[in-house]
Amino acid sequence: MTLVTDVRLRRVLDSRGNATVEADVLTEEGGFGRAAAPSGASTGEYEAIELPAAEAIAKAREDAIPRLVGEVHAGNQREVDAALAAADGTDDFSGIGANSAVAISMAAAKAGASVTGAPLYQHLGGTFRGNTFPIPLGNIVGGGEHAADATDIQEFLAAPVGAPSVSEAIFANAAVHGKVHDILVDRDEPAGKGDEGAWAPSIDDAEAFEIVDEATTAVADEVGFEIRFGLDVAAAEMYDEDEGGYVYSDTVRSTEEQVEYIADLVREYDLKYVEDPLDEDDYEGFADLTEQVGDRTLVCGDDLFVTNTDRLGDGIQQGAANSILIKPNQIGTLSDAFDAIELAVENAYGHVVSHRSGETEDATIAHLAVATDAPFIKTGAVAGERTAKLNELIRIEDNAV
Ligand SMILES: O=C(O)[C@@H](CO)OP(=O)(O)O
Ligand SMILES: [Mg+2]
Repeated sequence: MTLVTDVRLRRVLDSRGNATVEADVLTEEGGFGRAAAPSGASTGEYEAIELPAAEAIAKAREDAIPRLVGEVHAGNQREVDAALAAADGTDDFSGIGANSAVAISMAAAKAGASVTGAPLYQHLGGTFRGNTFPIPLGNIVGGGEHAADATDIQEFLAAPVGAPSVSEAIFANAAVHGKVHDILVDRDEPAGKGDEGAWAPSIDDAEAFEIVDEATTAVADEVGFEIRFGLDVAAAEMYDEDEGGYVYSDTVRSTEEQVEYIADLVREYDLKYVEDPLDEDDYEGFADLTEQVGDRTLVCGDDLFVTNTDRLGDGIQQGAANSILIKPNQIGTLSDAFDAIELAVENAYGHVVSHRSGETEDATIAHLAVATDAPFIKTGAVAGERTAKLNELIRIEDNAV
């Protein structure tokens, strides 16, 4: 019923104005799915390889499409993704590009769902899914690789942990974003926005903590439920061995000092989420921090794990982190992302489904989060390519997909 009859690839724009890969998958019975690959700026060293869009498309046309059309069923995700891996022939998707692979993989899932008529989250997660929703982590203030001349820490993320529904959580995050703007205006701190729509003022991290704390507290009072916040430190981008550790605008912290600094921040601000607080090779530092504060916050590995079961397996063995960021384009296919989620869940690690800093209007990750009962989703607070996912969550909650 879902035999693939055609795969079409094209270059489209992402939110940074770069070219990315969009895929259409067509099947017997009129099935159709369309998806586009996102793209990172603070990419992990161990991620699957993204090729320039034109090259990825050319390679996929030559090597992958002949193995898909008339050969695999879009309704059988493992079959599709195994064909992509076989066509690629490497262990990091450098053959056809992880951008071609993930676009085709996600488009196939949508095509499979369209034939059965099931919403994508139900096609991916089964009929019992759709009653629990992830808490959206909203990027409110940021810098790092996402904005020049702003905070050292890449992302300050609102976490509306007490929200009674996903739509109330999403509106609360937008309200925090608005409140931060008001505070910045009061302080006479002009601010543009970074790649993900977060404010990117020229302030130091200490002032950002103060402002985000004030904004989350004020909005929590207004809406009547608990809103905390968290961080994506993206510490691999700061780490410089030759400089002696983590390079901040005003200081350099050794690994020990970095663990201490983050643990103190978790306690002082009751942070609910800390992503990549240490370098992507430092399992030991992650384990140390998790030991200290893992009972009160999610310590999440993004560049550390890159959605990869081998790296996650190592982390589990060593007690490094207690949760994993899931980005399908870091590993290449939905099947690989599901494998990482299953390994995490089996080992009581949380999973946080995530966008990339370069995005499109594709909303697949909203469905992936609901399909897998993800406790959190990180997909921004404002900006069209972010609201594409947030509004899709609202529609899923409203049974309108
Ligand atoms: O570090 C991250 O978690 C992501 C998304 O926020 O950024 P990028 O896509 O640039 O890797
Ligand atoms: Mg990250």
